[in-house]
Amino acid sequence: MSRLQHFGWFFSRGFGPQGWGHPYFDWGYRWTEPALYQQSARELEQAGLDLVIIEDGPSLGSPETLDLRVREAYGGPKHDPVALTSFLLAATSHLGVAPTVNAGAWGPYLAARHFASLHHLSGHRVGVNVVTDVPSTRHYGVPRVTHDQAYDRADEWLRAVRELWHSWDDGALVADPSTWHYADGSKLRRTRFEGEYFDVEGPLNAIPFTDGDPAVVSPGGSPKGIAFAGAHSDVQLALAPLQLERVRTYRQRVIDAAVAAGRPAGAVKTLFVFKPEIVASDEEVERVVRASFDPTDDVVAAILAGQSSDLETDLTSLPLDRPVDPSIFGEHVSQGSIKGLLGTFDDFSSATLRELIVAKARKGRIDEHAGFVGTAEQVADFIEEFGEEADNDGFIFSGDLHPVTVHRYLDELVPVLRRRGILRREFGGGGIQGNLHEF
Ligand SMILES: Cc1cc2nc3c(=O)[nH]c(=O)nc-3n(C[C@H](O)[C@H](O)[C@H](O)COP(=O)(O)O)c2cc1C
Repeated sequence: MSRLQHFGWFFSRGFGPQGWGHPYFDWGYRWTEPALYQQSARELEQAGLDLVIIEDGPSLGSPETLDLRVREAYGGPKHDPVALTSFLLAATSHLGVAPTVNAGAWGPYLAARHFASLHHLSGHRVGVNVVTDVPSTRHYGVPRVTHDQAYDRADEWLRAVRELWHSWDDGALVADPSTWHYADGSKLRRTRFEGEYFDVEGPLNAIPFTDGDPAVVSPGGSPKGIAFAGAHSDVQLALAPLQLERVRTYRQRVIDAAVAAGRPAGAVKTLFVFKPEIVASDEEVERVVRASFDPTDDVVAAILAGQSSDLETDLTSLPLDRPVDPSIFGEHVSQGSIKGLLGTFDDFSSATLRELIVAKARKGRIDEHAGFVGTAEQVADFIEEFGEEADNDGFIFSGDLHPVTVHRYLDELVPVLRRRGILRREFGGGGIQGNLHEF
């Protein structure tokens, strides 16, 4: 029998109208209300997932390209994931919920207090996905910093937050009704965190935790990002090509970073973003893969709209059968997104825009490691193989937090993973830390 792995869900386009243009809308998709998300969260919990991570992009992006972002709702609007978190926690009993917070956006005291309150309210089930995106911080009235400085700021932020969470010493909370003695003020430490970015005094006006701190999730894959994960995280939300050697290497970098920070090798679970397309039969796998080689105009248009939003550059008005002139990408466009558009092509002169988009539409069989289309058994084989051959900790499924998407991924896969001993059968208690660290 295989060993257990950890699974989570990345609500990858965040708390917004991500179903726009999708048939979900045919039956009243009310994205601003909690019901659909709560139903989905309960299903993730019944499936035995450890946590859901809620993406966030607090900014609508560059002022010149607002229309590209909102026209088809690819880049916004987006509501606050921390507000949604309370509703998801209220609807579940075991699932961890980790909203995304930019360490430049919330002051450490506010964050420590808010997350402490949610952690207590939920039976210790809160996490925080700490991100360092720089452009969006212009909305917060904080100094603009570089990529690496944003990590230094996040590192300070988290150290200040943790100092506040631990500003109540053992025995500080008395809570003895026989004497009406609630707390011992002599055991509350007047902490003072003085760094380059923050100067914060404690103690925190919230009681200490009984089942560990809120879990820290981190997604950055640069050397700074991995060092941050090693020093602070419980989960590294890893984005990497799902090849055995790449997964092994990525995981080892996180382990090395944890050890370098003085933490145990197993302190961080590295969970890889995974978007399989699960279909009913092997014939269906063939059909879906073959159809993807000749995408319909609608598929091409949808990919163009999504790429235009990500790149904050209008690709929809460019001629499809000519190469893209890379000078159209302004300074505001992330190099990562430009590389993403190129995919496996070396440069923009080697392909027309249509070829770039058609390559994005292309799918492959998961059992040949050529893509992610497979039956539930084939997807389970893939998951099992990564556990056995790359010592992988687990995967984070990525998609909308919508019952249709959740069913599509999990209905057939969950029983197969359970039967093979890869997915938990029950929760052991201990909140989000228990979910992540009990095996
Ligand atoms: C899988 C994944 C998820 C991310 N989710 C978010 C997010 O929800 N919000 C955000 O502002 N940035 C998000 N980021 C961006 C990271 O926080 C970070 O800014 C970016 O990856 C650059 O850091 P790096 O160079 O260390 O990778 C995400 C990155 C990855 C790889």
